[in-house]
Amino acid sequence: MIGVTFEEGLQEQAATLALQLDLSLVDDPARFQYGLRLTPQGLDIVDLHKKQRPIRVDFHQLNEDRSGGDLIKAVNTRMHKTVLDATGGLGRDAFMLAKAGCQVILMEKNPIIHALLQDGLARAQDLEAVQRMTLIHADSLIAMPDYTPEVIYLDPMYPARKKDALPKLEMQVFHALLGAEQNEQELLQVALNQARKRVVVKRPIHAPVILPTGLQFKGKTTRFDVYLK
Ligand SMILES: C[S@@+](CC[C@H](N)C(=O)[O-])C[C@H]1O[C@@H](n2cnc3c(N)ncnc32)[C@H](O)[C@@H]1O
Repeated sequence: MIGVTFEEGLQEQAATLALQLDLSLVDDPARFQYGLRLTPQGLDIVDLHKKQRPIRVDFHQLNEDRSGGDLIKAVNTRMHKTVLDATGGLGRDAFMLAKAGCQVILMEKNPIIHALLQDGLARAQDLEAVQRMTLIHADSLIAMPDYTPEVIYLDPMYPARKKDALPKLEMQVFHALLGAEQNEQELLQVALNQARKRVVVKRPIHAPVILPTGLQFKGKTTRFDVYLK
């Protein structure tokens, strides 16, 4: 379903990457839907059969983005400076929190998404916010109990709906890589044990709460449910 592809001159690094991630090099594109592509500009994911914008982690581009207000309010970054993002993904939310001044630990368990994130962080070390981000390749259900940050942030996968806000390729790839796994209940339970001040959960606006809470920050398509300790 996903194999490693590469641009000219990068065959050796691509072979190493394929070995590390236990993937095959794309020999016959008909056998693969997506390519994890190594380019001189970094790592991205492309659809090998449709023309779509590749998925890549680009913190320089994100640095220009002024959104994230509700996330900042829900975490209360003025008061809280240590955040554990237990569902790292492509690192967008973590970057917004780091840009607001927080030290952010990101945990990501999927090896391919972790590789994209690692590559994005390595290419953006010149950004002050990126210096405040630490990536850990782990299942947070196992690794979270070693940490006691002020805030734990969760953005668990939610079954796709037609109107969801993720760009198309990204949504397809996430669902193809991660399947329909739902671990939000367990994540919230562990997070509530470990966070010292609050847990913040991002949900699609229509989604039911995982646990009741009186504190929510609502946008047009997403909502942040806050659990105070
Ligand atoms: C919806 S995405 C998060 C997107 C992220 N907030 C962003 O801004 O890019 C959810 C991510 O959580 C990861 N994930 C889910 N359960 C996890 C767990 N138990 N430990 C670590 N990562 C997990 C998935 O692999 C996926 O990459």
